Amino acid sequence: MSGPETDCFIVIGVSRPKLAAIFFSVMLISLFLTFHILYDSAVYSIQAATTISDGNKIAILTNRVSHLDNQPIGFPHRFHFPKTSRKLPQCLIIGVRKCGTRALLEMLNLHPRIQKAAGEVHFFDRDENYNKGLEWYRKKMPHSFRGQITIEKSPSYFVTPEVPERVRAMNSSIKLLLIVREPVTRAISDYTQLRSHAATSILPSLTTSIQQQASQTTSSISRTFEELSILPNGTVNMFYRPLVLSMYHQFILRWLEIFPREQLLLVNGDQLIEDPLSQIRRIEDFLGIERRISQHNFYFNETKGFYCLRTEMGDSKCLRETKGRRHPDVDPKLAIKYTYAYHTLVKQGRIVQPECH
Ligand SMILES: Nc1ncnc2c1ncn2[C@@H]1O[C@H](COP(=O)(O)OS(=O)(=O)O)[C@@H](OP(=O)(O)O)[C@H]1O
Repeated sequence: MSGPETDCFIVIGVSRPKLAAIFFSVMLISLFLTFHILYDSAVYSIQAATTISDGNKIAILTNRVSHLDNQPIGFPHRFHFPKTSRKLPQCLIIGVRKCGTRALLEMLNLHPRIQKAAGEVHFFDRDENYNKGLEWYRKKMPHSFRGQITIEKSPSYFVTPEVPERVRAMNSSIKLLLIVREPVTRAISDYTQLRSHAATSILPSLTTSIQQQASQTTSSISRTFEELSILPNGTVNMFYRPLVLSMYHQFILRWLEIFPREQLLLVNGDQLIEDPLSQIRRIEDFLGIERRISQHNFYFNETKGFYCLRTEMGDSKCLRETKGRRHPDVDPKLAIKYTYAYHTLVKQGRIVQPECH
């Protein structure tokens, strides 16, 4: 049958309660989304700093620490954002022990493009860790955004023979930071640390044999730096470990056999104490990141006698009391003797002195 075509509407009957339920569901979903967006942006504005990388804006998590090295400020547990992941380090502070490795790491961590590993991981120098594999190591790293550089420091990497090759196997283009200090001062700092550890290592609960060992260590440590480092014939004991570790050349050579010189930056640890910014700028350039750390991030603490750090959030913190210990007075004549012995080795070509600015 044909007839005039009429437009017809299909009317679906919806009962009032159903309509109300749909309405409330939509309301709830929009409320949830609005709250989620507001919450995210609030958290980001507290915790994130924005930086520009290669023309792209990326939000950078500033996961800062309190003065006791590893405790995050703000959140009781390490809080991480979506879009962050744990990455293997692209830069390592390989040493040298007692040259300011902790101060350097904390200072670099002020940079929005840098995330530091909290403790010393000792992945490459301890077989029991190395054998756990790279995935274990990666899980020890902090969460970071794309474009951030993860840095780990373990000063014993520098002196452990297997480490350079192991690091190369992980990443042959990794950047290496080596902080050095005037060698005699470093040796005295090392001696001071060993003495202080030995003094605190004897506890009443220890077994007799451990107590004996500890008291032997203590008796050697209770000897003065001079007694330990000068032989009975009056010459410098170049086998005394704190002095051996100050002979940087023998360890550097191993690294330079594995890595090109451009991948290793020597940082001047004495300068880091006097004028931290001068060294931090060199490192920002070396890492190819914007110069974001400024004089504002440092202030001199008269009581501590060292520079302390100030974050963008206005928190200020000094390194803990084990950093910046008072050194024993060493007879200046002996200090000259060590220095002379050291320079004699340099002249004889048995030591290549590292140059840094
Ligand atoms: N800003 C600031 N605050 C405190 N201490 C500072 C700072 N900058 C460098 N230093 C020097 O760092 C020395 C400790 O070096 P490390 O951190 O490499 O020591 S360790 O190997 O990790 O034990 C430590 O050595 P000592 O003075 O012997 O304690 C300091 O001299």
